[in-house]
Amino acid sequence: MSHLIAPSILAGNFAYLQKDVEMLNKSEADWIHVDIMDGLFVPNISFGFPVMDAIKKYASIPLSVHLMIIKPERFISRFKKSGADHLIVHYEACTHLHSTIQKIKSEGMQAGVALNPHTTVNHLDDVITDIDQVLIMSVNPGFGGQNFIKNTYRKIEQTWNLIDKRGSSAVIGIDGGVDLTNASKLVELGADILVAGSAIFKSDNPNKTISTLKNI
Ligand SMILES: O=C(CO)[C@@H](O)[C@H](O)COP(=O)(O)O
Ligand SMILES: [Co+2]
Repeated sequence: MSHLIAPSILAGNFAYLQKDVEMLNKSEADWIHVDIMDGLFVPNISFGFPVMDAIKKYASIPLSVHLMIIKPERFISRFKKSGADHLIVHYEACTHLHSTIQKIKSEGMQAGVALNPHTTVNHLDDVITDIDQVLIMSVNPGFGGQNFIKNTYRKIEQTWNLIDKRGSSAVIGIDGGVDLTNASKLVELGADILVAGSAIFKSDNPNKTISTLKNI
């Protein structure tokens, strides 16, 4: 499959959310990446259900929801209700990761697991055949606009090896500091999904930047 682009709406203009979501609908973006932060798992708070409901109201492409919250199992049904198509939980935030993945799938959503930069890919060995996506964090989660961590490149290879070894159908997403300077290398190494916030929304022409990222 050719790679997918998932713009992170966190970098959008919240005073004109409808406008940004409609721009994404019309662009070559495949999914909208929705960052949920609780101020505990990460040192920042983004937004919650009312804002997600507003995004869903105007979105015509899937919402890929990245939960940076502790004990995400508490809110799985609630995120489904607010329109999540994919739910991505952090390995580091789940005591019972396997059961959380099963719960997400039983709600009819795709299940993803995100790994912080310090977390070794091998930790996913026992769940890799149960999940739809591995989201490799290429920054420490909590904020948009940070610098890309270069160790991510070898993590893509390690993730591919694990997927291959276990015969998993999971795809690989990269999140944080993705821009026009590193996108083609990420895709070459095997990234299936590029999540990008600042590189898209802070550019002069977000629509064109999405197209450039999609067609690299
Ligand atoms: O999850 C996160 C940050 O915690 C990301 O989704 C960022 O929101 C991506 O933004 P840029 O790094 O592309 O600006
Ligand atoms: Co994210």
